[in-house]
Amino acid sequence: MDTAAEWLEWDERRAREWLAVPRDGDDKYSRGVLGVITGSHDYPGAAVLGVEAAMRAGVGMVRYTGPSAVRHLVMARRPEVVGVGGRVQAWLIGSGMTTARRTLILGGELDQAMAEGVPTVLDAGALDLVHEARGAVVLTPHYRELATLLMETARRAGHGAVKVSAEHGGPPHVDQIAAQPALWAGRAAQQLGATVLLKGAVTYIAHPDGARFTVSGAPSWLATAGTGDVLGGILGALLATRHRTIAQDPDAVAPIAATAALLHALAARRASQGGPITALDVAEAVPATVAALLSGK
Ligand SMILES: NC(=O)C1=CN([C@@H]2O[C@H](COP(=O)(O)OP(=O)(O)OC[C@H]3O[C@@H](n4cnc5c(N)ncnc54)[C@H](O)[C@@H]3O)[C@@H](O)[C@H]2O)[C@@H](O)CC1
Ligand SMILES: Nc1ncnc2c1ncn2[C@@H]1O[C@H](COP(=O)(O)OP(=O)(O)O)[C@@H](O)[C@H]1O
Repeated sequence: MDTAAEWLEWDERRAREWLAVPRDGDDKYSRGVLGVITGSHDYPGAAVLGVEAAMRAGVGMVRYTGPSAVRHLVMARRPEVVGVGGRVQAWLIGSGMTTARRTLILGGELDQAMAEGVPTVLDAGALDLVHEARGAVVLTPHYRELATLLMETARRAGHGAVKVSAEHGGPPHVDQIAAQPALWAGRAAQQLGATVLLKGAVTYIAHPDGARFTVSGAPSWLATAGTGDVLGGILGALLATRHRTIAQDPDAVAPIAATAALLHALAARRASQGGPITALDVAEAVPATVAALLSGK
């Protein structure tokens, strides 16, 4: 199950099928609303980047209900965003947040979001909420974050889980994940019961039931601060706009996650043209990248 041969490289033809195109009868609600709880006093920019990317990936509306100080920055950049809670079709949680401080500031909102059972992206400081979430979850760690999550998961579940992991040599060190990202993305998905999108030069998407996708070909200029936050926004938007598909088939989150990673990589390539890029450049390149994907160019 974890061997490289069983991984399918995601391509533009497949991705096109997972993009939602609005129809005449649609309004902002029917297209899908993304709820966003991201950013913190220390990392407000992560919230701005994720929301920017979600809006540009074609969501119907974004409700941002993160820390109030961050909300002002998000709304200053994107006045389309609604700052009050309400119904959402998907959640994006955790970019720019730390586990230690998030409960203090946002405990109630997070509990409520986890209980709703809608598709949810858990990033950075919210990865460990995988144990609370009731809907289909996509985790978006980089190598260090996955190592920490697997270590904490083993510790939290006590002796039994440590023993299970120990069959494979115990929770992995970050260097082990870097050496065998496909293996550890697959194991993490099985162990955590969630789709894992493991970030790096190649992105690995693993579903607990066995779907395995890779996305390669992103320019290495993409290795710059905040691009993971942009990916979170793109993915959240795609989950919100395909919520009906996911309601019928929760496994659809894996190809949707692969589509988000490919869109992110293609937007980076479009923005870069061989030169340096910022995270915001990648977000700004998303609409033209969606248009090119849809037209098959
Ligand atoms: N503008 C923003 O608000 C941004 C927010 N971000 C948020 O920042 C949070 C932390 O993410 P990270 O992945 O950085 O944190 P991690 O805590 O995973 O990584 C920090 C690690 O990098 C090491 N490190 C730090 N500086 C280094 C250096 N100069 N050379 C070598 N190693 C170094 C540290 O020792 C530590 O081990 C996340 O919540 C993320 O979403 C990032 O996306 C960057 C942009
Ligand atoms: N060498 C690389 N080549 C191409 N893409 C990369 C490379 N390194 C990282 N990436 C991509 O850049 C993004 C970085 O995300 P992340 O590590 O979360 O950074 P941040 O926390 O700063 O947003 C991910 O989408 C990852 O797949």
